[in-house]
Amino acid sequence: MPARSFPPLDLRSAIVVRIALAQLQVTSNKQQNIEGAVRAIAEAAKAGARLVTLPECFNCPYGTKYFGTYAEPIPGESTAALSRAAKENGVYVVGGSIPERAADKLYNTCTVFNPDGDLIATHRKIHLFDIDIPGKITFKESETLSPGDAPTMFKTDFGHVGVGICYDMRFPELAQLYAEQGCSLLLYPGAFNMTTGPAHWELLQRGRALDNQLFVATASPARNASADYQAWGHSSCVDPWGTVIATTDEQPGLVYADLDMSKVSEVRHNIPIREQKRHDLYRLVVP
Ligand SMILES: NC(=O)CCC(=O)C(=O)O
Repeated sequence: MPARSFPPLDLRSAIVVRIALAQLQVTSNKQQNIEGAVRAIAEAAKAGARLVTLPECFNCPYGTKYFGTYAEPIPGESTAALSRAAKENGVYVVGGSIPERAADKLYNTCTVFNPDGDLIATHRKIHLFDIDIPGKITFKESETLSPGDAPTMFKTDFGHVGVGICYDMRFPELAQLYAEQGCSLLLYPGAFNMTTGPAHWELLQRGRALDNQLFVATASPARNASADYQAWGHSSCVDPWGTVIATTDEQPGLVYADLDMSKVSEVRHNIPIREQKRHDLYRLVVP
């Protein structure tokens, strides 16, 4: 076999980026939820974060009966507040998600703002959370929501980032697509529950990170004892080696992770599965 040549590791390109995962206490008061998010963004920026991720449904209790009431167009009240917060604090804001109203449909939508406050990406949850585990949890987002129909990536000055929302994390092909398109970080605002959270939340993050040799981070709402839906919490970040480098419990708070972006090329160099794929036998086909 001819020797494979790999690009040399350029350690001078090592860049460490602090990100913050805002595990917010989401209540039924939309205004309070928005204010809480804006405060968290300012606090994280002060602590040196360059990107702040909010949880899924940061402005609204998570539940199909709430989506219609809390929904708003984009741009709207919630996303205007995120845009201002991004600009005032000079950070990227990945706005978790909100119920979005567009024409006669509702979507579960993540908006992304750059440090100038410009909207640079919009991701509508592609895979709706429809599951039925008898005696444990039955949930059907499709009762009120429509699915998005596009993967979403955005560029930062520290690399490309792929976005999914919660249940999207269960679909490895989406993560693989992002990796193939050059992403080194995947962000999944999410709200797992007390059945699937303990079983799968960390495992899925580590799986996506290891398979694709990139960083994966999640932001969940904090658990709210008085809510219908009990969120698992445990916002976390996993590095390209599969190690959990930051995590928390179910309480509200900011989780910080310092991402050494050179780890992506280091792990890909040391375990070169990307070059070793048998594309003569299988491949990801994008329609
Ligand atoms: N909000 C969601 O998509 C929840 C996904 C979830 O809990 C799962 O197990 O998957």
